[in-house]
Amino acid sequence: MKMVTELTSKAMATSLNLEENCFLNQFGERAMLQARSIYYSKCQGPDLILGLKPHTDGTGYTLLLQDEVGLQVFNKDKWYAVPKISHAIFILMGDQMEIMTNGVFKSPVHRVLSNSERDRVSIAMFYAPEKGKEIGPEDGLVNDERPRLFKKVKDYAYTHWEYYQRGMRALHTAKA
Ligand SMILES: O=C(O)CCC(=O)C(=O)O
Ligand SMILES: [Fe+2]
Repeated sequence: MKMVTELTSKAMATSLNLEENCFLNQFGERAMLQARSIYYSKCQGPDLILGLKPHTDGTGYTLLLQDEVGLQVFNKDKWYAVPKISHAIFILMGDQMEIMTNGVFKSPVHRVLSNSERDRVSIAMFYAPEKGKEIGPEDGLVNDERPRLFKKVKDYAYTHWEYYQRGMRALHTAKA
């Protein structure tokens, strides 16, 4: 997974015409990678119960393997189903990538529906900057047309978690 995160971070940097190691440097030498396996049992009342409530991730980004559909991403008043592609890793931007890219990459609200027919298992790998490491918008993404949207923050994942438990987003705490 370390190899995958290195490739992903570099690809994201070059796609934005930034120096390829810039995000890797922000994540730091001891970046955190935590895996969580989630079992969603099939459910009698899928219209009444969600598998996972709407939220954003407090990570840099999240790598996701899924064996069934159910995940949905919210964009402009609509929910979009994430397709199941065998053996593909779905990469979901977290709030800290939105901060580091000065809002160019968005951390989407997502949720998981429940399913009356089938169980679902996902493995989420949460990739976040090392503890105590300050992160902020890349200088190359701050200019006259795109003023600085976020300040420097550290240990954002903890702030995010406190808000998450109350059903709230935390990104406003990082606004410049
Ligand atoms: O199970 C999934 O597909 C998504 C999991 C998720 O969004 C999360 O754990 O933050
Ligand atoms: Fe999530």
